Amino acid sequence: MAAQQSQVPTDLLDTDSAGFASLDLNARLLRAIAKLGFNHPTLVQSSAIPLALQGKDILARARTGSGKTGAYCMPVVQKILLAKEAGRSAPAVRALILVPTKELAEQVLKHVKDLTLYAKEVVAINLGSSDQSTANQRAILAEKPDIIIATPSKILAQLEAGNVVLKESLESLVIDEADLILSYGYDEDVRKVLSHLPKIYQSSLMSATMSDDVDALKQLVLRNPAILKLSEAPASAESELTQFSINCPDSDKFLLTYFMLKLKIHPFGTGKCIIFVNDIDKCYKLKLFLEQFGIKCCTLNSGLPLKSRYHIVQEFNRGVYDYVIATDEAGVFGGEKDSDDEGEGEGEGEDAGDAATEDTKDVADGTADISSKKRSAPTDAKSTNRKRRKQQPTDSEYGVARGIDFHNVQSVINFDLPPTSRSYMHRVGRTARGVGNKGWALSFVAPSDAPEIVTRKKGKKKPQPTVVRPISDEKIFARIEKKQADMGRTISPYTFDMKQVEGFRYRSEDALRAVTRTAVKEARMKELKIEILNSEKLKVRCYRERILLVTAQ
Ligand SMILES: Nc1ncnc2c1ncn2[C@@H]1O[C@H](COP(=O)(O)OP(=O)(O)OP(=O)(O)O)[C@@H](O)[C@H]1O
Repeated sequence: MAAQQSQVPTDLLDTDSAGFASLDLNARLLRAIAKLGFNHPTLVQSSAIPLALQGKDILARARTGSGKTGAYCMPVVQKILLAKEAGRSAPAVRALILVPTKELAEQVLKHVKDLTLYAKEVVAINLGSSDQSTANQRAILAEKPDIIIATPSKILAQLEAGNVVLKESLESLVIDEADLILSYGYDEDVRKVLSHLPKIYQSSLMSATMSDDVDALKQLVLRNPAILKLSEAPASAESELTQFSINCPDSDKFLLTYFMLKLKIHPFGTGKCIIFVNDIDKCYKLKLFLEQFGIKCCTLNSGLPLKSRYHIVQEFNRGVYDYVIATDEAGVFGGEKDSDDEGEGEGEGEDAGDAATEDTKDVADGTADISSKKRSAPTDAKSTNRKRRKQQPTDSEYGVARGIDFHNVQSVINFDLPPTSRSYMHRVGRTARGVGNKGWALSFVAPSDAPEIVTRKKGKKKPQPTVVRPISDEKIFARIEKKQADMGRTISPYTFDMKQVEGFRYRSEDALRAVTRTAVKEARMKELKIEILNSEKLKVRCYRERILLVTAQ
């Protein structure tokens, strides 16, 4: 694998350290780290790895994107490698890594595989992998892999079925995204899993925030831990991340998003962007709306089959899509806790394919045929499908905002404001992840969201989007005129006649047109007028008759 571009913010790299070589890591592990293109450990890595290698329990809080995965995977791999080199090589499960979502499990497995590139004798498996049937998993577990990566419910099912025994062999337990694992409803599962573990083992908890949940886990699993509080996540994020918000009614969000992306209003729409919505229907509604106007985007949500979800993240990272519309947590959609992989076959794919239309067909192999079948189906069948999509089981182990390493995301748009500030932090943590890379987040704040924002503003440690205060039209126009005069030139406004917009060729069926018309109607806009000029700040105002954008360059 070619060395990858480092994705970690420079301020989090420990450039003062003598590099990974000073961490006393195995030569083959060091080679793999170099192959990954990691020259310096991050702060969490240079702090946690030596302590872990001394056998200490660890509680590490470090901001999203700070390299926590490597911080716990490297010592786990090192310990197993040393045991094997010393001849303690009887097959046994030595490490268990618990994560809140299947997506994260896949990502952690990939990282372990990268780290063991030159140490193939270290075997790791992801219990949540979509490739494995239950029978397959039993066979794989019988081989006693060195490292198991799983959500709590997945490993618990196997422990209770007697397909794996950890009582004798387990040496290391890691709980990643510890602040989220309990909020996924894994409380009971984690407790039960712990009852299957030996009396003595080394534990690490990794988290982006310190919450009551982390504290509860700390009491449960850590013994006299080294506590690493590396940075206040929001404070650190602020240095790389610029946050905006727009006050606007719900009905204006579609058009605002369209104009941001269509006109490539820097920084939104000029690079890769994740647009978060709060429910699956909105996910497709927005996708279809944007597609009316030729904006290509893909969707990611808990109703899609697991394989498609992996694939979409990969395609996004490879640059096939610039925009992904994502929902971020299963709980929001009323998904029952644990939908097992059995639920991810054709049935789910069918609806996903139906709603996702053409480009999801490309990314979700299993859904392609059905997708095209659906497109030719009569219109009244579509409403039935929509109903079915609403009813379909969602995957409670799904997570997009949580730990997934999307590459080079320039901006995040909160089309819907997330329900909690923690969720907000994880969403905006998908950007500003690259070395020296800046990131931008924009949140649409509907009147019904206002109290949430007020709460967020009061809490000192929580992220504080800049709230654009409503000002009168006259004042805005006066500012624009002044700005234009200051700049010594007039910038011609973009004017969109709504008739012209409605005249766009609709590529798809009547139902899709209806979606667009409804949004346009709801937005009560007959004529849209967009004016753009340079400014220090991004300001957006929505008017009954027009939208005015004053944008940063
Ligand atoms: N030492 C390093 N040097 C350069 N890049 C690194 C280093 N360690 C990790 N990275 C890269 O930084 C990115 C973020 O790392 P990682 O996903 O481990 O962060 P995280 O702290 O677990 O984030 P989150 O809380 O969102 O899960 C990844 O692309 C990873 O490959």
